[in-house]
Amino acid sequence: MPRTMFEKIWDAHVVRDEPGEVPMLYIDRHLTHEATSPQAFAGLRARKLPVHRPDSVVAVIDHNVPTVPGRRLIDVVDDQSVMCIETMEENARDFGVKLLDMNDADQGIVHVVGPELGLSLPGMTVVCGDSHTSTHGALGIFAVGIGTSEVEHVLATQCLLQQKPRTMNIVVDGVLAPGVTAKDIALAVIRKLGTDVGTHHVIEFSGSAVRSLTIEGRMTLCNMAIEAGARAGMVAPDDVTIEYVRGRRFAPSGELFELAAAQWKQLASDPGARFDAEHHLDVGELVPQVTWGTNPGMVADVTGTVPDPAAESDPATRAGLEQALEYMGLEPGQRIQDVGVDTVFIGSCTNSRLEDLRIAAGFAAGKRVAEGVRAIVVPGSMNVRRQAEEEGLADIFREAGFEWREAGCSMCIAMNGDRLAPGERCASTSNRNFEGRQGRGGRTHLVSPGTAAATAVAGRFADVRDL
Ligand SMILES: CC(C)[C@H](C(=O)O)[C@@H](O)C(=O)O
Ligand code: SF4
Repeated sequence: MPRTMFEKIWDAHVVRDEPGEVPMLYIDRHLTHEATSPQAFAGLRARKLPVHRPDSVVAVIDHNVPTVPGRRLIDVVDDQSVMCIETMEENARDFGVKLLDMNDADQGIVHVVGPELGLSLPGMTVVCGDSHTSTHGALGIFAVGIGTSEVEHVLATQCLLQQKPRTMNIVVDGVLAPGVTAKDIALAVIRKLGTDVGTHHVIEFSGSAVRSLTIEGRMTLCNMAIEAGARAGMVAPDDVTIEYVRGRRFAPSGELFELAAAQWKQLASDPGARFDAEHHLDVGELVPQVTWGTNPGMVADVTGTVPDPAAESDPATRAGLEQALEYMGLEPGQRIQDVGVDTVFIGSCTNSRLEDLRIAAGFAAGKRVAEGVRAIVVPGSMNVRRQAEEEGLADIFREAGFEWREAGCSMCIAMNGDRLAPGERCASTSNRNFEGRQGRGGRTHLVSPGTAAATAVAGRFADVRDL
């Protein structure tokens, strides 16, 4: 029977699947970070259990770290964060797990570091106590976010109990206009299909528009599968994937790599494989997207306007729109390009890879950040940071008046000192725009890196196609 990519990876990892029981999956790679692992390791200590396969586990410090240049432990903003970081260091030491500590040359956001170092490879099962683990799916991986008690379970047994998700194929066709990127596709998908379309599903992204994306772009798309409600997102490995993985530090090399690559190419869904659900989208006419509300499905064209709740006949929907506009401080019918921002954040596991920074730098080169706007660029990893410095991107940003930071989650999540003040409005390349996500009372608009940089220069939402 023809199988989907997800089914092939699932079948290769099922350890036990008995009627009436939750299936058990073998896990190849376990990534972990300081925010969701302390209780899991504490559980192991309490039960006097070792980590079953320490060489499969890599710990990263990313959520709670300050990103100020030259950061030290004293820069960590609160006691809770200090405790998370110190506990991670102690657990990694005691349990024999590799740690990319705050000042490690490879430190960065776990979902940027995993693919970058070749820790996540096609065909694997990858888990992390973090919802955006889906990002790794861009390489053809079943990568799933798990809860802290599951982190403990995987540490102890290398296995995960997992209800088999349903499969969904989202076919994205068409040729993107210049300046329109994977982030715009992701926002357009959620805008069209909603924030819960993916519930209980693994989404495979396919179609000509997806095939033409770089691995970085595919990661952006898979990263945001979570905001469409999915368990995971995936893209089938192809030649682009294989060239991306080749030469990565922890990837196989030489003959072993060729053998692995031949297998990875077999992972693509078979012709005629059946998905439980399928959706189609054409992005030939897609324009840059900007969220105006408080969930990632509240999206407008950059050339569009803020919606008018009065036009909504359903009272509940109308009330939801009114509440979002109230929180966001926006007026119905306001033109998106008339909305001014206070802050621009370029970073997060959605959009902080080298390609993202190159695109953003393209709109910053020779320009100045608008008067009164604070703009920060936070590379996804220290490797990205170094490469960006070598390429001159850091200088472009600094000369344009952007702050150039150390790697971490930063202002994507207000738990490390980088945050919005109440009422501040931010164009952000991250993935979540819930109330308070970037700081209490902060107003988040999700955009692509190009739109973010162009907006920093204009001081209001800008259409990159005009530049
Ligand atoms: C802190 C962590 C549990 C959380 C997640 O799981 O996604 C964070 O990374 C986020 O993006 O909200
Ligand atoms: S960058 Fe944001 S979305 Fe990504 S792992 Fe960190 S907090 Fe979560």
